[in-house]
Amino acid sequence: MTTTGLQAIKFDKENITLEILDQLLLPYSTTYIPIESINDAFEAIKSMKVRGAPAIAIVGVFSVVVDTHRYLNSKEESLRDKSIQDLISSIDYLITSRPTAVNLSNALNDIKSILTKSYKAQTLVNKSVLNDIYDYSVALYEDDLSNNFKLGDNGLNYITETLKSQNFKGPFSIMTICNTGSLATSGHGTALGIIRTVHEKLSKSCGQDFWLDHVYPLETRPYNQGAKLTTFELDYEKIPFTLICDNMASSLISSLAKEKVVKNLSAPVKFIIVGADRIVENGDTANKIGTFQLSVIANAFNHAFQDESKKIKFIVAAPRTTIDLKTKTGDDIIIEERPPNELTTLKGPILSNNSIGDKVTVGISTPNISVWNPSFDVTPHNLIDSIVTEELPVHTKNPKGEFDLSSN
Ligand SMILES: CSC[C@H]1O[C@H](OP(=O)(O)O)[C@H](O)[C@@H]1O
Repeated sequence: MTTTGLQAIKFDKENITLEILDQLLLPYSTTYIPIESINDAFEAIKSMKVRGAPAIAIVGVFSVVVDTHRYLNSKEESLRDKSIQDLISSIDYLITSRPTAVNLSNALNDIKSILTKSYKAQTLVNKSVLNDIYDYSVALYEDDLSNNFKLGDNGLNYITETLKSQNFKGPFSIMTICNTGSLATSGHGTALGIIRTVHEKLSKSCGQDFWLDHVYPLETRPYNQGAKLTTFELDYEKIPFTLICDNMASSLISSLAKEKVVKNLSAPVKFIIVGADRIVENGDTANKIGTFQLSVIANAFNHAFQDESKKIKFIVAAPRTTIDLKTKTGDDIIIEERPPNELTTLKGPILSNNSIGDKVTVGISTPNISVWNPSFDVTPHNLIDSIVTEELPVHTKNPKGEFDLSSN
């Protein structure tokens, strides 16, 4: 297995080229593939070669840049008759590649606004158009990266304050679901970004009353993203972790809360940290399928725990670009459904004698059965303790149980 670092997106600012790490091949192969057009991006996003709400938005806008650059440098003059309206139609098509994560549509709609405000619909695409979308896209990428580090620090502070207020002492664990690290963003990550920051600044050697001992990522579909991508990142960062299936969460939390030793580990789960694909006005949050059940589990345990220091906080971590104030409640979120074969088959290389062989597809269910395969679910805001973004203060609920997500 080769590793080249955890950079999902490579955009060459000078030559205006774009490559993405093919996440369908991870963790067995780190292969970058070129994205040369909006059509390439559509295919890569829909097939999940790139995934994660911020990452697909960044690839989306950069694909508009490289497509426009390629077109303007085309040798065939006859091809150079693309109007602003044509470009907007291509962008509208790209928006349909994945419907639930709001970052993609927000970013592409921003580009459409730039185009419609500055140019007439019949104007031919020109260098000035390229400059405008280039500037927007580079800023989106750079802001996402710096915001993720702020988000990580804000999560660390929230966790530290929570543990102090609960008078908690000793080692603790964090459970996480979905794909929220460097691979899902421009870098560092959201939920996994908080875990990275906590691992760095709240480990045992830091000498505090409490420290992060262990992380439990869930395996999680589609394509077992937790098993493939989150463990790849945790392993890369040397953060101690143990993979579990999504249906082991209650059992693990219960065992650790009863101070039973699980695989030589006993630090209780104190935080469940998840990412988000769309957080709507009231705080309801669409995220990877399986997130909702974790919030229910945390709530059930919290009702049973008498001791405040045992309570689990359910944290949503996302940049502000994931907040959708135009949608009132989670009932209005469109949930993407994936094809049945993503549930009835598994894809991966043949592993034998420590070598990695050809990629094959294996069946894991009765053929041709009825399948329901939603990619996301919606966690209601009443089951969320806090929403951590790059801004401060961290969003928590008022005494009426309401979030106010308007910008701070
Ligand atoms: C920080 S990424 C947010 C979100 O994106 C992932 O979705 P997908 O892998 O399907 O694109 C996952 O749900 C993450 O929580």
